Amino acid sequence: MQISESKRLFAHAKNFIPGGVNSPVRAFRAVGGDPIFIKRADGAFIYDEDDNAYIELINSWGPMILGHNHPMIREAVIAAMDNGTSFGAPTAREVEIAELIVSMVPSVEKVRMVNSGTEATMSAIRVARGYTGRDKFIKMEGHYHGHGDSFLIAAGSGAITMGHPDSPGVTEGTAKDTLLAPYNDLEAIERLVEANRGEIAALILEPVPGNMGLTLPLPGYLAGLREICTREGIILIFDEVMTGFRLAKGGAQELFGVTPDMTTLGKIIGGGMPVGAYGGKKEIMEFVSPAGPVYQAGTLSGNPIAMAAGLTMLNYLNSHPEVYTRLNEIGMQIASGMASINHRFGHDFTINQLGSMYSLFFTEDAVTDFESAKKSDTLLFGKYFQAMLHRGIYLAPSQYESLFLSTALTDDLVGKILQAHEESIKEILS
Ligand SMILES: Cc1ncc(COP(=O)(O)O)c(C=O)c1O
Ligand SMILES: N[C@H](C=O)CCC(=O)O
Repeated sequence: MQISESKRLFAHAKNFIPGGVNSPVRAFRAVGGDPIFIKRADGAFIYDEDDNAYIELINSWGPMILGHNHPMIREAVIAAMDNGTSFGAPTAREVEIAELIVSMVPSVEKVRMVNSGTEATMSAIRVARGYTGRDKFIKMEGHYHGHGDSFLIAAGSGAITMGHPDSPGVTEGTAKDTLLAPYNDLEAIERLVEANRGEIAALILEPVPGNMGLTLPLPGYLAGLREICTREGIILIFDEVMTGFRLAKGGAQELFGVTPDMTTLGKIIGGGMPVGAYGGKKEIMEFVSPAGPVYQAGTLSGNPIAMAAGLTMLNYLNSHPEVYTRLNEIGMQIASGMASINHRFGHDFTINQLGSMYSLFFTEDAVTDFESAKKSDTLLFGKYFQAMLHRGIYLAPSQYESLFLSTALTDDLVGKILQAHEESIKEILS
């Protein structure tokens, strides 16, 4: 595989952009080699500047659940653009998408649109603090909620990948209000609550975390959190930026039957455009300005082009439940196919999979939290990543990420992914 144009662009980019990229994980630092620069994407494939084609297993970190450049989304965007690109004023489409989100996501009775997942989580915490009059919140080790200061403590995703789970630049004053707990450990939450009784505004978590590699909630864990939060007057926030509209049309909360007080959304909600949202119970969301005193605003929030893409995507998912059946099928085919290949090579590496999200960890121990995720052999992961890339499969360039499948993957492409997996495993273990 020849990537000379990508290499040239990356070298040039480093003169003008920190690290040559606009988001750290893209730089391939954790897996070695230079990042590929993408020229275009269509269906299940992306194409780089050297015209190599790759089967997509990242899908823009989640949003492209129907595959790239879907004609329905493209047409909606083009039609919206005929009327102008931004108004900074209310539109009918914003009301339509809000009503649709409320009908799809169990916890959401009112919703505010923003421009990214980061904005959604920062705003949700501010609202929870305003509503409860408390300052502290609980965050799980290895979970990622975007790059807001108070979340960059034991953060997953690019923060752990780059070795900065606690980012410089976050003041001690900010950090002291973020209480850390291991995921999947209810007793640890009870201890934190006991030690900070009456001071905790919120507990935020990825219900099914993808940012330390995919990790699943143990039976009863989410329901246990719900019980503790209700008992203690703590706002339970599910960060469903990854899982919303992906694990089910109503997200992880629908799948697990546990309803939080607030939910943050992103990725799929914008159909590939920069959109986030936060919502929840009416009485909490009524605290948001101008209905209430908690300030949050955005020049481009509810952007008409982004709303057109998002509305088209959500309407489709809402009316096509077979999408989730098919995604579950593909997810299980890939995970079970990989498991039997690994077994044949004498290694029962852990594969966590749920619906269209999965991660392969290079450890045979169960991965249920940040500590166990860190047991994975990341050097071996880097070799695997490169071996797959050279066989035309584009994975997330970090162990601490989930992969995202799309409906554009045919059975034939699943076969190609498994064949590449088999060759790659053979190569890296030999
Ligand atoms: C669970 C979760 N929350 C929040 C974010 C932040 O979203 P964004 O990158 O759109 O700011 C991400 C992804 O980056 C995420 O995976
Ligand atoms: N894990 C992150 C979001 O889900 C990866 C995207 C990024 O930070 O660039």
